Amino acid sequence: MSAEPARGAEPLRIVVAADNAGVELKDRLRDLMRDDPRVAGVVDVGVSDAADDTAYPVPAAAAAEMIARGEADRGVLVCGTGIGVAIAANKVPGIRATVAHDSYSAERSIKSNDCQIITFGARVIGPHAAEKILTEWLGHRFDAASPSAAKVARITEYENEHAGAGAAGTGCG
Ligand SMILES: O=C(CO)[C@H](O)COP(=O)(O)O
Repeated sequence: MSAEPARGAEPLRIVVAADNAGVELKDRLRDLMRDDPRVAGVVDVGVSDAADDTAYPVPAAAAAEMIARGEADRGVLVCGTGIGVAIAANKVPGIRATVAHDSYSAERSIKSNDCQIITFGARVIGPHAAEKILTEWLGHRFDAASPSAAKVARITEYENEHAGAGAAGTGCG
């Protein structure tokens, strides 16, 4: 797979985050992306150290909020399973996040679902497999003219219709 920017595709601004279970893989993926010409920049919102036991919803929500504010295009989040950071990120309005430990799911998370965030479980996937999936993921773009677009728009409509209804929040500030 070429690491050249796709024709017409703008380099991506990426935010990364992890809890202490995911920090090692997060750092590895961050450094890989910093060398990738398809990436305009990588912001790391932590945690920065395996001794930091900040609960996974905190860095996950911080990363997702950056995307929601338009400060980053995509996010890469890591915890033990990838599940907790995905759930937390999805609580941020407008965010679509999913764990994807295989190539096809990672591709469809962009092309079908226009997910801004991919998550990995450091206790589930090996670093080389995660790097391969991430490298491919950087090359995928959502096609707003595709039949998938109306389905994603329906998610946004639902979110807008129910904004504020029953919101429990993440307690992440
Ligand atoms: O994987 C996690 C959350 O999905 C996290 O890294 C560990 O969470 P725990 O099993 O509740 O400690």
